[in-house]
Amino acid sequence: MKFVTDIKNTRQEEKKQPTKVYDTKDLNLWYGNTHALKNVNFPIYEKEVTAIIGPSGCGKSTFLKTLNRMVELVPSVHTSGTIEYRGENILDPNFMVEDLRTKVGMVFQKPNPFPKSIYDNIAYGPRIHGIKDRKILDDIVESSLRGAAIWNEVKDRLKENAYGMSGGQQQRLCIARALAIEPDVILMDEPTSALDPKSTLKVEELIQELKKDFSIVIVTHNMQQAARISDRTAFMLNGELIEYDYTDDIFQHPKDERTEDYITGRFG
Ligand SMILES: Nc1ncnc2c1ncn2[C@@H]1O[C@H](COP(=O)(O)OP(=O)(O)OP(=O)(O)O)[C@@H](O)[C@H]1O
Repeated sequence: MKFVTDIKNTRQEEKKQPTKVYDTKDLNLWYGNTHALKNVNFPIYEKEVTAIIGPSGCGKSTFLKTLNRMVELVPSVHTSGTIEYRGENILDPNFMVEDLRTKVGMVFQKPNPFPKSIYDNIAYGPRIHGIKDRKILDDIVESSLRGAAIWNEVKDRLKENAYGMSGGQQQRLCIARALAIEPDVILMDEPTSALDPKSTLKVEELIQELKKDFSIVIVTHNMQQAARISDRTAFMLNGELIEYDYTDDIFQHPKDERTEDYITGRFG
Protein backbone atom coordinates (compact mmCIF):
# COMPACT_ATOMS: atom_id res chain seq x y z
CA MET A 1 0.00 0.00 0.00
CA LYS A 2 2.82 2.37 0.93
CA PHE A 3 4.33 1.85 -2.53
CA VAL A 4 1.05 2.94 -4.14
CA THR A 5 0.85 6.01 -1.88
CA ASP A 6 4.46 6.89 -2.76
CA ILE A 7 3.70 6.71 -6.48
CA LYS A 8 0.59 8.86 -5.95
CA ASN A 9 2.58 11.46 -4.00
CA THR A 10 5.34 11.53 -6.61
CA ARG A 11 2.75 11.97 -9.36
CA GLN A 12 1.11 14.83 -7.47
CA GLU A 13 4.49 16.49 -6.97
CA GLU A 14 5.28 16.07 -10.65
CA LYS A 15 1.95 17.69 -11.49
CA LYS A 16 2.66 20.61 -9.19
CA GLN A 17 6.06 21.32 -10.73
CA PRO A 18 5.52 24.32 -13.01
CA THR A 19 6.83 24.52 -16.56
CA LYS A 20 10.14 26.26 -17.18
CA VAL A 21 9.89 29.22 -19.53
CA TYR A 22 13.60 29.96 -19.41
CA ASP A 23 16.49 27.82 -18.28
CA THR A 24 19.82 29.60 -17.99
CA LYS A 25 22.90 27.40 -17.87
CA ASP A 26 26.49 28.51 -17.20
CA LEU A 27 25.80 31.97 -18.58
CA ASN A 28 28.78 34.31 -18.76
CA LEU A 29 28.64 37.78 -20.28
CA TRP A 30 31.37 40.30 -20.92
CA TYR A 31 31.14 43.97 -21.91
CA GLY A 32 34.58 44.14 -23.54
CA ASN A 33 36.82 43.08 -20.64
CA THR A 34 34.19 43.60 -17.92
CA HIS A 35 32.94 40.21 -16.78
CA ALA A 36 29.35 41.21 -15.91
CA LEU A 37 27.68 37.78 -15.52
CA LYS A 38 29.58 34.83 -14.08
CA ASN A 39 28.32 31.28 -14.50
CA VAL A 40 24.70 32.13 -13.88
CA ASN A 41 22.32 29.16 -13.63
CA PHE A 42 18.65 29.34 -12.85
CA PRO A 43 15.21 28.58 -14.28
CA ILE A 44 12.26 30.91 -14.67
CA TYR A 45 8.87 29.31 -14.26
CA GLU A 46 5.63 29.86 -16.11
CA LYS A 47 2.97 32.13 -14.62
CA GLU A 48 5.09 33.14 -11.69
CA VAL A 49 6.74 36.40 -10.73
CA THR A 50 10.50 36.02 -10.45
CA ALA A 51 12.32 38.89 -8.75
CA ILE A 52 15.98 39.68 -9.28
CA ILE A 53 17.56 41.62 -6.43
CA GLY A 54 21.07 42.74 -5.55
CA PRO A 55 23.19 45.86 -5.10
CA SER A 56 23.84 48.36 -7.86
CA GLY A 57 26.11 47.03 -10.61
CA CYS A 58 25.62 43.34 -9.71
CA GLY A 59 24.26 42.49 -13.18
CA LYS A 60 20.49 42.48 -12.68
CA SER A 61 19.62 44.61 -15.72
CA THR A 62 22.24 42.87 -17.82
CA PHE A 63 20.69 39.50 -17.04
CA LEU A 64 17.18 40.81 -17.79
CA LYS A 65 18.28 42.26 -21.13
CA THR A 66 19.94 38.97 -22.02
CA LEU A 67 16.56 37.24 -21.78
CA ASN A 68 15.35 39.15 -24.88
CA ARG A 69 18.85 39.60 -26.32
CA MET A 70 18.51 43.37 -26.07
CA VAL A 71 21.92 43.38 -24.42
CA GLU A 72 23.41 42.79 -27.86
CA LEU A 73 22.72 46.40 -28.73
CA VAL A 74 26.00 47.07 -26.89
CA PRO A 75 28.61 46.25 -29.56
CA SER A 76 31.34 44.90 -27.24
CA VAL A 77 29.12 42.22 -25.66
CA HIS A 78 29.99 38.56 -25.87
CA THR A 79 28.53 35.59 -24.06
CA SER A 80 29.07 31.91 -23.30
CA GLY A 81 26.66 29.31 -21.97
CA THR A 82 23.03 28.84 -22.94
CA ILE A 83 19.63 30.35 -22.25
CA GLU A 84 16.85 28.04 -23.25
CA TYR A 85 13.54 29.73 -23.94
CA ARG A 86 10.82 27.07 -24.22
CA GLY A 87 13.58 24.57 -24.97
CA GLU A 88 15.44 26.56 -27.65
CA ASN A 89 18.82 28.16 -27.01
CA ILE A 90 18.28 31.86 -27.72
CA LEU A 91 22.04 32.49 -27.70
CA ASP A 92 22.52 30.15 -30.67
CA PRO A 93 23.62 32.32 -33.64
CA ASN A 94 20.94 30.64 -35.78
CA PHE A 95 18.14 31.52 -33.39
CA MET A 96 15.67 34.03 -34.90
CA VAL A 97 15.72 36.92 -32.46
CA GLU A 98 12.64 38.49 -34.15
CA ASP A 99 10.56 35.52 -32.94
CA LEU A 100 11.68 36.17 -29.38
CA ARG A 101 10.73 39.84 -29.54
CA THR A 102 7.11 38.91 -30.32
CA LYS A 103 7.02 36.62 -27.28
CA VAL A 104 8.81 38.75 -24.74
CA GLY A 105 7.60 42.23 -23.79
CA MET A 106 9.64 44.69 -21.77
CA VAL A 107 8.79 47.53 -19.40
CA PHE A 108 11.51 49.96 -18.37
CA GLN A 109 12.32 51.97 -15.27
CA LYS A 110 11.11 55.28 -16.65
CA PRO A 111 7.77 55.18 -18.46
CA ASN A 112 8.64 55.65 -22.13
CA PRO A 113 5.45 56.15 -24.16
CA PHE A 114 5.86 57.20 -27.77
CA PRO A 115 4.95 60.84 -28.55
CA LYS A 116 1.68 59.63 -30.04
CA SER A 117 -1.92 59.19 -28.97
CA ILE A 118 -2.82 56.67 -26.29
CA TYR A 119 -4.49 54.59 -29.01
CA ASP A 120 -1.49 54.65 -31.33
CA ASN A 121 0.89 53.72 -28.52
CA ILE A 122 -0.99 50.44 -28.08
CA ALA A 123 -1.69 49.83 -31.76
CA TYR A 124 1.97 50.37 -32.70
CA GLY A 125 3.21 46.82 -32.05
CA PRO A 126 0.21 45.03 -33.64
CA ARG A 127 0.50 47.34 -36.71
CA ILE A 128 4.18 46.42 -37.05
CA HIS A 129 3.08 42.79 -37.01
CA GLY A 130 0.81 43.51 -39.98
CA ILE A 131 -2.58 44.07 -38.34
CA LYS A 132 -4.41 46.82 -40.25
CA ASP A 133 -8.09 46.05 -39.66
CA ARG A 134 -9.53 48.88 -37.58
CA LYS A 135 -11.99 46.69 -35.66
CA ILE A 136 -9.25 44.24 -34.67
CA LEU A 137 -6.97 47.09 -33.60
CA ASP A 138 -9.82 48.64 -31.56
CA ASP A 139 -10.30 45.34 -29.78
CA ILE A 140 -6.58 44.94 -29.07
CA VAL A 141 -6.35 48.51 -27.73
CA GLU A 142 -9.32 47.98 -25.43
CA SER A 143 -8.28 44.56 -24.14
CA SER A 144 -4.66 45.68 -23.56
CA LEU A 145 -5.74 48.79 -21.67
CA ARG A 146 -8.21 46.71 -19.66
CA GLY A 147 -5.45 44.15 -18.98
CA ALA A 148 -3.24 46.94 -17.64
CA ALA A 149 -6.07 48.26 -15.42
CA ILE A 150 -6.18 51.66 -17.08
CA TRP A 151 -9.09 51.42 -19.53
CA ASN A 152 -11.59 53.25 -17.32
CA GLU A 153 -9.18 56.14 -16.84
CA VAL A 154 -8.45 56.67 -20.55
CA LYS A 155 -11.36 55.27 -22.57
CA ASP A 156 -12.70 58.76 -23.32
CA ARG A 157 -9.34 60.23 -24.33
CA LEU A 158 -7.78 57.60 -26.58
CA LYS A 159 -6.90 60.23 -29.20
CA GLU A 160 -5.01 62.41 -26.71
CA ASN A 161 -1.24 62.42 -26.56
CA ALA A 162 0.19 59.92 -24.05
CA TYR A 163 2.51 62.61 -22.69
CA GLY A 164 -0.53 64.22 -21.05
CA MET A 165 -0.92 61.26 -18.67
CA SER A 166 0.50 61.06 -15.15
CA GLY A 167 3.70 59.03 -14.59
CA GLY A 168 1.75 56.15 -13.04
CA GLN A 169 -0.71 56.13 -15.94
CA GLN A 170 2.14 56.27 -18.46
CA GLN A 171 3.74 53.21 -16.84
CA ARG A 172 0.46 51.27 -17.03
CA LEU A 173 0.16 52.41 -20.65
CA CYS A 174 3.63 50.94 -21.28
CA ILE A 175 2.49 47.70 -19.66
CA ALA A 176 -0.60 47.78 -21.92
CA ARG A 177 1.70 48.33 -24.91
CA ALA A 178 3.67 45.24 -23.88
CA LEU A 179 0.41 43.24 -23.55
CA ALA A 180 -0.74 44.28 -27.05
CA ILE A 181 1.76 41.92 -28.70
CA GLU A 182 0.25 39.05 -26.67
CA PRO A 183 3.54 38.15 -25.05
CA ASP A 184 4.44 34.99 -23.20
CA VAL A 185 6.84 36.74 -20.83
CA ILE A 186 7.02 40.30 -19.51
CA LEU A 187 10.39 41.63 -18.37
CA MET A 188 10.26 44.60 -16.00
CA ASP A 189 13.31 46.66 -15.10
CA GLU A 190 12.52 48.54 -11.87
CA PRO A 191 9.05 49.44 -13.19
CA THR A 192 7.97 51.41 -10.13
CA SER A 193 11.15 53.25 -9.16
CA ALA A 194 9.97 56.47 -10.83
CA LEU A 195 6.44 56.25 -9.39
CA ASP A 196 4.79 57.61 -6.25
CA PRO A 197 3.55 55.13 -3.59
CA LYS A 198 -0.05 55.14 -4.88
CA SER A 199 0.94 54.39 -8.48
CA THR A 200 3.47 51.82 -7.21
CA LEU A 201 0.69 50.00 -5.39
CA LYS A 202 -1.46 50.00 -8.53
CA VAL A 203 1.37 48.54 -10.63
CA GLU A 204 2.10 45.92 -7.94
CA GLU A 205 -1.57 44.90 -7.88
CA LEU A 206 -1.52 44.77 -11.65
CA ILE A 207 1.53 42.47 -11.63
CA GLN A 208 -0.35 40.08 -9.34
CA GLU A 209 -3.24 40.01 -11.82
CA LEU A 210 -0.96 39.63 -14.85
CA LYS A 211 0.82 36.57 -13.50
CA LYS A 212 -2.38 34.57 -14.01
CA ASP A 213 -1.70 34.82 -17.75
CA PHE A 214 1.97 35.76 -18.14
CA SER A 215 5.37 34.88 -16.73
CA ILE A 216 6.98 37.96 -15.21
CA VAL A 217 10.60 38.71 -14.40
CA ILE A 218 11.14 41.88 -12.39
CA VAL A 219 14.35 43.63 -11.39
CA THR A 220 13.83 45.65 -8.24
CA HIS A 221 15.88 47.56 -5.69
CA ASN A 222 12.92 47.49 -3.38
CA MET A 223 13.17 44.39 -1.22
CA GLN A 224 9.74 44.85 0.32
CA GLN A 225 8.39 44.87 -3.21
CA ALA A 226 10.22 41.64 -4.08
CA ALA A 227 8.89 40.06 -0.88
CA ARG A 228 5.35 41.28 -1.57
CA ILE A 229 4.88 40.34 -5.19
CA SER A 230 7.29 37.60 -6.26
CA ASP A 231 7.05 33.83 -6.04
CA ARG A 232 10.78 33.23 -6.39
CA THR A 233 13.77 35.48 -5.90
CA ALA A 234 17.29 35.47 -7.29
CA PHE A 235 19.94 37.36 -5.32
CA MET A 236 22.93 38.49 -7.36
CA LEU A 237 26.25 39.95 -6.27
CA ASN A 238 29.18 41.01 -8.49
CA GLY A 239 27.76 39.20 -11.51
CA GLU A 240 27.19 35.93 -9.64
CA LEU A 241 23.93 34.33 -8.63
CA ILE A 242 24.37 33.86 -4.89
CA GLU A 243 21.01 32.37 -4.01
CA TYR A 244 17.80 31.49 -5.80
CA ASP A 245 14.74 30.10 -4.06
CA TYR A 246 11.13 30.62 -3.18
CA THR A 247 10.77 34.25 -2.07
CA ASP A 248 9.58 33.26 1.42
CA ASP A 249 12.68 31.14 1.93
CA ILE A 250 15.04 33.84 0.64
CA PHE A 251 13.57 36.42 2.99
CA GLN A 252 12.89 34.22 6.01
CA HIS A 253 15.59 31.53 5.85
CA PRO A 254 18.40 32.68 3.54
CA LYS A 255 21.04 29.96 3.20
CA ASP A 256 23.96 32.23 2.29
CA GLU A 257 25.33 34.80 4.72
CA ARG A 258 25.67 37.34 1.89
CA THR A 259 21.94 37.06 1.12
CA GLU A 260 21.13 37.57 4.77
CA ASP A 261 23.44 40.59 4.96
CA TYR A 262 21.78 42.13 1.91
CA ILE A 263 18.17 41.59 2.90
CA THR A 264 18.77 42.80 6.44
CA GLY A 265 20.52 45.92 5.15
CA ARG A 266 23.91 45.00 6.65
CA PHE A 267 25.51 44.97 3.22
CA GLY A 268 28.20 47.67 2.90
N1 LIG B 1 26.79 49.21 -21.77
C1 LIG B 1 27.72 48.81 -20.91
N2 LIG B 1 29.04 48.88 -21.24
C2 LIG B 1 29.98 48.47 -20.37
N3 LIG B 1 29.74 47.99 -19.14
C3 LIG B 1 28.46 47.91 -18.75
C4 LIG B 1 27.38 48.32 -19.61
N4 LIG B 1 26.21 48.13 -18.95
C5 LIG B 1 26.54 47.62 -17.74
N5 LIG B 1 27.88 47.49 -17.62
C6 LIG B 1 28.62 46.96 -16.45
O1 LIG B 1 28.11 45.67 -16.14
C7 LIG B 1 27.96 45.49 -14.73
C8 LIG B 1 26.51 45.14 -14.42
O2 LIG B 1 25.69 46.27 -14.73
P1 LIG B 1 24.10 46.22 -14.64
O3 LIG B 1 23.58 47.51 -15.18
O4 LIG B 1 23.62 44.97 -15.23
O5 LIG B 1 23.88 46.16 -13.06
P2 LIG B 1 22.56 46.35 -12.20
O6 LIG B 1 22.64 45.35 -11.10
O7 LIG B 1 21.37 46.33 -13.05
O8 LIG B 1 22.79 47.82 -11.61
P3 LIG B 1 21.73 48.95 -11.17
O9 LIG B 1 20.98 48.36 -10.01
O10 LIG B 1 22.60 50.09 -10.74
O11 LIG B 1 20.87 49.24 -12.35
C9 LIG B 1 28.46 46.78 -14.09
O12 LIG B 1 29.80 46.59 -13.75
C10 LIG B 1 28.33 47.80 -15.20
O13 LIG B 1 29.28 48.82 -15.06
